[in-house]
Amino acid sequence: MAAASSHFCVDNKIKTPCHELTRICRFCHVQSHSFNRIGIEGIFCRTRRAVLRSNHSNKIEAVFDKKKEKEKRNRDGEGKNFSCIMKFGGSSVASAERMREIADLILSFPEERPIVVLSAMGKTTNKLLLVDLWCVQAGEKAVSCGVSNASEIEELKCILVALFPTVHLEELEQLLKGIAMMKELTPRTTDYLVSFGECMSTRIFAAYLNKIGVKAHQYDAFDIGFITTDDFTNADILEATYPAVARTVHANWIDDTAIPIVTGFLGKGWKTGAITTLGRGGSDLTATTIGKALGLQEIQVWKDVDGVLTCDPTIYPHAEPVPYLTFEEAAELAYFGAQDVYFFSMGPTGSNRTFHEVLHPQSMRPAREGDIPVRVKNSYNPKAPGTLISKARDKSKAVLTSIVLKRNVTMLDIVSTRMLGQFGFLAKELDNVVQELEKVAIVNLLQQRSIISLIGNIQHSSLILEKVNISLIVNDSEAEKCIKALHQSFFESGDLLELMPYCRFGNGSPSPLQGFIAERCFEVLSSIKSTIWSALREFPSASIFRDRGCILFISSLV
Ligand SMILES: Nc1ncnc2c1ncn2[C@@H]1O[C@H](COP(=O)(O)OP(=O)(O)O)[C@@H](O)[C@H]1O
Ligand SMILES: N[C@@H](CC(=O)OP(=O)(O)O)C(=O)O
Repeated sequence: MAAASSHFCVDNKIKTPCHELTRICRFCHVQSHSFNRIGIEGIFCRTRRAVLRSNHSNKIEAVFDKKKEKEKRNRDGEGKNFSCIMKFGGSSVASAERMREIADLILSFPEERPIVVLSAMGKTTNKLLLVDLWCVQAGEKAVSCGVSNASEIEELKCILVALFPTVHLEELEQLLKGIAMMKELTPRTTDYLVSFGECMSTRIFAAYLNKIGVKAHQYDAFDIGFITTDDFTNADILEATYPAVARTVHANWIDDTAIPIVTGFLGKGWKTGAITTLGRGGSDLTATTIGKALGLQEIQVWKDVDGVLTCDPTIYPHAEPVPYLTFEEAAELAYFGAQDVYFFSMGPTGSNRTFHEVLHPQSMRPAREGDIPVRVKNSYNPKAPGTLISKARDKSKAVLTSIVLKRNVTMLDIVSTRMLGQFGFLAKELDNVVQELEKVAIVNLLQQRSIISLIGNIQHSSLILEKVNISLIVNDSEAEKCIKALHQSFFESGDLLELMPYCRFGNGSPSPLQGFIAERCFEVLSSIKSTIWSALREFPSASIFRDRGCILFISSLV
């Protein structure tokens, strides 16, 4: 308690608005033991009140009283509004023990009226899917095992044992028999199959809450208004979802004091009416979609790490939590960090590691559109402050926020050739391309620009050559001026010599030369007040360019 209250005092310094105070305060105290809901409220109230009285002014007291009022309203079932989403990923609800801890965690915020979103327990989705690392899993086994053996599929038994043996899984067994009969697993069936993971975890969790005397109600996302495209295994949420979800909640949930427990990751295809999934890690998107639909105060995504980290901790364990991110940074990080999970789990030819993205690539879009802060927290270490993702952050605190790795990228390189016609053919065609693209993205066609490329091969030693390829997009009208300034800087003033010390390789790691050259380009061109519309490097570190106030080349990620 002492540590938690000092976190509250030190971090807030009464500079933040009232709602901010209550928000940070939420994370100060977390009890790890089971408790009676009403009892723990009493403890919390007394403790917080004492701390606040002794440390702060009447202003805080007022905030606190407001919060108490809200707690009372919620307790009495009069609260008309939900306050936040609490989303827990598979690792957070991997076992019965973890579920108990998550229940305690949720109840340790009695001032909240949350909507809870759950993923499937642990690795359930992988177990239900085609393949997981080297072993063929339930779905694929069913394709070849024969109908009479479908009930004996190990993963089915394993799911039964890992979850509650009492859970009725007849439907899943029937489905596996159906797959065995058809000897085929289509994307549509795959989505139906993996939906069992979320459907089961939410039912189990709601049942557990009810068992311990906390009213909870389970909902399947496809029944509460999640309408998607019919792109099975990777469906997009349609706009109609927002009003549909809001309608369901206002019509049925508001006056029900039960905590809603909603399946993450799932939707309903608008044409087929079949169950769809939102792509791996899609429960984050479920959470932000509900947050936007209801205009909630905050979306919490609880993971197994202390927030968004400076890089993937499975790649480099010394990765540090990033305290603040903007929606754009988080979207970019999610997008560039997104992995093709299936590819990397494809058996003997693939890697024997699974890769995990920290946020679903699309998940920031609803949060940004609804301007709803997203807090990434660690369900294993709730006292850690986590990461707050919001509209703006203090950029003077950190220029670079994180390094992400995207594997298995396919690059589309369009080169105008003589075969396509005379010069200008592609430019004319672009109008049609833009029309098509505008259906799915905001497209800015920037004309009358020039591309300046700095290309080289720098020899560091007799063995190592480093290719340099930096392209800057500037205004046509300023291009000659830019070439002159860059030439003076790189070839006439000895700047390159100055950069050479940075070219030395240490322990075989790559040279940061490209970064230094890019930086110098920006310095030079900003000194002559030229606009750089975009910058490209072979391995783009978009954050550097973005934080220098330049337009990011891929600017329509969210
Ligand atoms: N930059 C990053 N910051 C934090 N975690 C990352 C990052 N890149 C990859 N990861 C991985 O993403 C995982 C996200 O946590 P997890 O609890 O598995 O989320 P969820 O279950 O909600 O999908 C981490 O365990 C970590 O291995
Ligand atoms: N269970 C799904 C959906 C999901 O969001 O999972 P998690 O939150 O554990 O990444 C998956 O594994 O992709």
